[in-house]
Amino acid sequence: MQVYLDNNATTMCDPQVVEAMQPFFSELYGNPSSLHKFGTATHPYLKKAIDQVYTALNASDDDDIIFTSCATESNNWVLKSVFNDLIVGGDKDHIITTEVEHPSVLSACRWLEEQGVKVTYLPVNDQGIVEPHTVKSFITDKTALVSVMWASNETGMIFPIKEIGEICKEKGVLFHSDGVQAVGKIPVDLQDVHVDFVSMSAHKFHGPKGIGALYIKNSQPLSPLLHGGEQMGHRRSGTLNVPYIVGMGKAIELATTNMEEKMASIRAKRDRLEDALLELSDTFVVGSRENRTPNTILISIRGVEGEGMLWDLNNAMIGASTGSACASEDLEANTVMLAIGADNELAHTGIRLSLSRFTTDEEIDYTIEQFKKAVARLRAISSSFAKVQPTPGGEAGEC
Ligand SMILES: Cc1ncc(COP(=O)(O)O)c(CNc2co[nH]c2=O)c1O
Repeated sequence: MQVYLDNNATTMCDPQVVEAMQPFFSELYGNPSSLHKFGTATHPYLKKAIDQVYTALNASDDDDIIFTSCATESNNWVLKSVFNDLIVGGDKDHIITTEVEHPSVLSACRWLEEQGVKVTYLPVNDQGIVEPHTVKSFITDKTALVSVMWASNETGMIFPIKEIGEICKEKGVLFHSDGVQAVGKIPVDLQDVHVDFVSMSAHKFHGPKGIGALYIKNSQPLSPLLHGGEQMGHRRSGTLNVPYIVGMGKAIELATTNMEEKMASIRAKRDRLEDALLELSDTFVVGSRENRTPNTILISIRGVEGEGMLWDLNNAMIGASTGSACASEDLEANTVMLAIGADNELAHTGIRLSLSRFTTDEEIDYTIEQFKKAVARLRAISSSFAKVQPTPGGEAGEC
């Protein structure tokens, strides 16, 4: 049996999405910008895909949704163009973000600091989320942008975006949210939340890799990151990737249709897996289930190095991660666990399991069996675990 539990890194393309994309590789392959029929024949399908994204996010016709190559591009676009427009071209000098953002936000912010921008990296609480009052306390009249992720790729914890949006609206500060782990996984209603920019990525909700989008409220000005042709109204130049845009539209429609039912099914499997793993001694899961995306578990297993655990799981044909694949090449401690106050030893024990709507009960049963086997084996050979006094009754639970 092969079990894929790294859906926060990327997901399988839904077969219905692949089917929807097929015609645009060798039949309807014209360039949408071409005036001839080969090009204009693609337009109805592009319009349908754009409408599917607008509908899924409850975006208004006054808003823009601009397709990009990925969320990394979307995140860089917002940060670097706000820098250009409001800091280089204005009187602002400050950006606020959090310590636990995805590398595509954190690295862009570090580059901005090299350009002289003051960046505040807000701490998170023991649930791994930033609190609205903390955001408010750091906003000044020189703040150009607040950028806070909608949900964490590491923990699944959902951030108080609505409250932060109200604060930014009241203060007159632009608000960006990296929505990659929320769009297509939990309800995102952009008429209910005040947010100026939202990044998203199709391969997180069973669409193709290499296509994302940026939501821009009220089509407000934002200098292009990419200049060139007139695509997307000159907002993002480059030949439109028709098959991938169609795929993104189909994927978001599938993800948000009967969403509550889909979420409940995923959550039930996640909770059953989490309950079984918490039966192990000296384990804890980051963050409360009530405020977490339905598919994610970040579990710490004292005495078991994350990489060693991944190795055992991989040998059992189970795919998991210790955190963001973008940062998983190095054996660093899990940054979120460090940020919530875990000690360095514990922060090396984090394992992220992220399910999808394709995860089966049989796969959950197999994972429970293999996970417990791996922990027993690794703890038996672990020098550090031997030193740790077992907590009475093997305390386990959410931290
Ligand atoms: C919150 C968040 N933002 C941005 C990205 C980048 O998206 P892309 O540019 O479209 O790929 C990711 C990918 N996150 C992960 C990729 O691998 N493990 C992860 O957790 C993410 O989780």
